[in-house]
Amino acid sequence: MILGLLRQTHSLRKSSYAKTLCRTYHATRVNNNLQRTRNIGIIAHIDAGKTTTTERALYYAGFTRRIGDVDDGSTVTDFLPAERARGITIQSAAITFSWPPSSADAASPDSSGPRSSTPHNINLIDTPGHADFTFEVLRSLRVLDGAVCILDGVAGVEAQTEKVWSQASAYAIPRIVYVNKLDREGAAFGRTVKEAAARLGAWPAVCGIPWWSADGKLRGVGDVIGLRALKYAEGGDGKDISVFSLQQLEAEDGRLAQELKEARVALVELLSEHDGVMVERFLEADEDHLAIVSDDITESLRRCVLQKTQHVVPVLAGASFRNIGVQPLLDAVVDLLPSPGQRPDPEISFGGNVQGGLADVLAGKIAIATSTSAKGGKGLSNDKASFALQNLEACALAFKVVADSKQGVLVYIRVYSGSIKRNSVLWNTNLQIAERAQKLLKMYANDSVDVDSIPAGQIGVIPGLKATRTGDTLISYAGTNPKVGPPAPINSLQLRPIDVPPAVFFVSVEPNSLSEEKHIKESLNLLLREDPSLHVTIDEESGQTHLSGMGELHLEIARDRLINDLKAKARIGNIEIGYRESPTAASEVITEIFEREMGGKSSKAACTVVIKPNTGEAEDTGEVHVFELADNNRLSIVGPTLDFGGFSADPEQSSLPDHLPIHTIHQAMQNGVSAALARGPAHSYAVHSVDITVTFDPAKHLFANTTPAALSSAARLATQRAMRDSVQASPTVLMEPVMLVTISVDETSMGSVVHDISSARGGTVVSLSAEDDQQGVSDRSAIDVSKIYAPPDPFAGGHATADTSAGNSAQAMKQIVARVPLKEMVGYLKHLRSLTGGRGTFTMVVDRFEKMATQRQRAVLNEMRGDFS
Ligand SMILES: Nc1nc2c(ncn2[C@@H]2O[C@H](COP(=O)(O)OP(=O)(O)OP(=O)(O)O)[C@@H](O)[C@H]2O)c(=O)[nH]1
Repeated sequence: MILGLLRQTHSLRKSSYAKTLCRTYHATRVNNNLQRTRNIGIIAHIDAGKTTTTERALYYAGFTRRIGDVDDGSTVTDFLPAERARGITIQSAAITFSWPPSSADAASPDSSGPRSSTPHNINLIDTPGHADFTFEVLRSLRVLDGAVCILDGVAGVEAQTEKVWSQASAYAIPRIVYVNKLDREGAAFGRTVKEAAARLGAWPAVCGIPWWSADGKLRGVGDVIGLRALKYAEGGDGKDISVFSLQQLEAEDGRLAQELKEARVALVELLSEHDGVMVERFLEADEDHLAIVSDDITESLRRCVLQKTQHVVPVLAGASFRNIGVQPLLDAVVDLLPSPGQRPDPEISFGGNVQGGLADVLAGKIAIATSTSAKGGKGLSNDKASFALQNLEACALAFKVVADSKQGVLVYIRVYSGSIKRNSVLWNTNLQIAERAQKLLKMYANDSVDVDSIPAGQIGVIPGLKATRTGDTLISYAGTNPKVGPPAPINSLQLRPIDVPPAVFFVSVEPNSLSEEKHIKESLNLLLREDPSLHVTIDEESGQTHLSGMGELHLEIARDRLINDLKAKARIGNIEIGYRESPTAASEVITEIFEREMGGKSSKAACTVVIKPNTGEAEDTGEVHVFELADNNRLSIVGPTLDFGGFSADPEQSSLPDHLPIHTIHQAMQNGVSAALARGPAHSYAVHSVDITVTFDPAKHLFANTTPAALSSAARLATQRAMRDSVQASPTVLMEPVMLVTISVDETSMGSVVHDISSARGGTVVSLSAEDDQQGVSDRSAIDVSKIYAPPDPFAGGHATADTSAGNSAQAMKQIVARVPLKEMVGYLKHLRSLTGGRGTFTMVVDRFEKMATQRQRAVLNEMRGDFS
């Protein structure tokens, strides 16, 4: 395959019409065949070489004509440190290219041989590298069918890699590992392989090994599957490759030939333990590990990679910067990672009710009718619901919204069923609105191409949508009236949403002048569409705007986007911790009647509210509808004269008016209550752990001019008054974010780090890695590092080499998991570095909010007052 490829790329380079050829290919020969599609992402720690590798991939695929500017340093240094940390050096959320490149001499689609002998459509989806962007990582992992994890051959497995790896495990995403930077001094492939096994909890199947010259220069890679070696012309662009068969290699470099044989034996042994077919092939080959044909090995590896729980991870070697090893990596993507059709059915829900797989629901295997009233008017019966499903033409997920300076707002979608067609009306089931897809695009390296449709399994872009946000589900439904949308419950079909983690930092945003207000509001709106893990709250009384997010860097980037990219003229306050406040007493029952001119018309609505501390007990029976809100708040909506479907319990009484069905009323109440909870009564922090009961009695609270907006306002004002009432009876208590922190240190620094965490920072150590029973890494204990094959590291230098017993370095790095208040973690990296001689790294996620002891609360409040004085 590499040889075929060499011919192709060579001819592309020589051809004067190479560019024309590429463009023609873009427009006409894009392969929509599901089997020949790979939706993949690159998981990597910052600086592991994601951009460098991607640039080579695009170059070898024929989509760019020169290797990206990393060569002269400009791509990397062009970006601000904060942007680099975000991993946005690939400027697009997804780019498409073909591998191997399409050309006249590519093998025909039905030829036998590895998949990589036929052009495949690769959609490379951006995954950010920094831990602050957990939500971003999850949103992209969700649409990946497979991933390449790039490790730095000198630094080995880093803390963030480990974290994203375990998130990818949670989504059951098949992965391959690429050990990069093997040209660097101190590079240790074997050590990295063992470290990957120990820390990522998978059996490494070494498929590529570095080929070093006697003086330690990386010359190429050994192909363990094909039993050959690829030698790259020194200083070349990576297209000039000499291929040595095992026999030729014996003469060229006997040591590598020997190593290749050992690696092959180890690979066959490992595969035999996980794949019954490999055992058969081994027996057929008279138990000769070297005699098994390479295609059989590739197929066996593929089966292992696609197992429900992936135990075996193929490992390749290279140095992208030196243009070594990228083509075999791309071959592995095609040969070993799944097509969209080989992934599990995506989970969906209807109005949060029915859960199951999309394909199962479409095939009628799962009933979808929601509860209907005795009158049967608002929902659909089972029969009608399955009939209605037949009109469902397509279902897609908006996985990323990007404001592009040239093309405006681009919504990246992944289509899960049917086909999204140009000009179709799309119903956004999260926002309950319709938007028209006037244009559809496919994104290529530096180009976008108009297309007529985006079929299931594919990634594409809809430009010009006005409201759709990252994470929304879009459906196309035959004959949809854009005003009312498809019938219930199909109008609420949602692909499983990602839980948005709580925001723990915030900044104030203040327009420089009144005339800037509108632009700032629009810019903030756009930021929220792009990233649903950002939140904006506006205090009705003071008019103060707060932007909150998941980490300091997260907010720094948002601030950067706002001021520099979106040109908002605003003062942004310092980054502060988002504490919460929690009521400690129940309120009186508060009735609020709201009446005001809204949009030129008078509108009126009312409700009663009572709040109490959330004790965790709730009933969801009869006419009480319970909604779990953010921050452990719970809303119960009671309609004393209504049945569960919102119809009058008394046949003499009229039902709700058509423009105010029960779910509209509930949504309005939720909006109003949530707005009130965004600012607590005592310290203006968001409210945590409160139980709110809203009573809505149509006889008393509904008027001829009641609108959803008026209902929201009534609920908001009533909740605010109830909270003030509660705080008068007993003060609120402050709650602080407590983080689950995972720290990687070497053994010698372990004692001082543990001491610092538990005494100076008030943290509690949950586990030390020796126990091997931490969350999400339970697999680790299953890997016996001493049984892992890894080639020796003759040029590793330093303290550990892989040919010493059982992955010393992997065991030398220890993990400490601890719960620590966020306040104590601000600026921790610098401190950790000084405690560990620069080697320590850490990641953290919010574990929970905890009530603060009186003294600590007082200290925080005093500090805040000091800040503000
Ligand atoms: N020596 C050597 N350096 C490399 C190699 N691959 C990448 N680099 C260098 O490592 C640095 C980071 O590479 P990038 O490709 O920008 O890494 P990245 O993972 O995309 O980084 P972010 O986009 O900032 O997350 C750059 O200075 C590259 O030149 C390699 O194979 N060998």
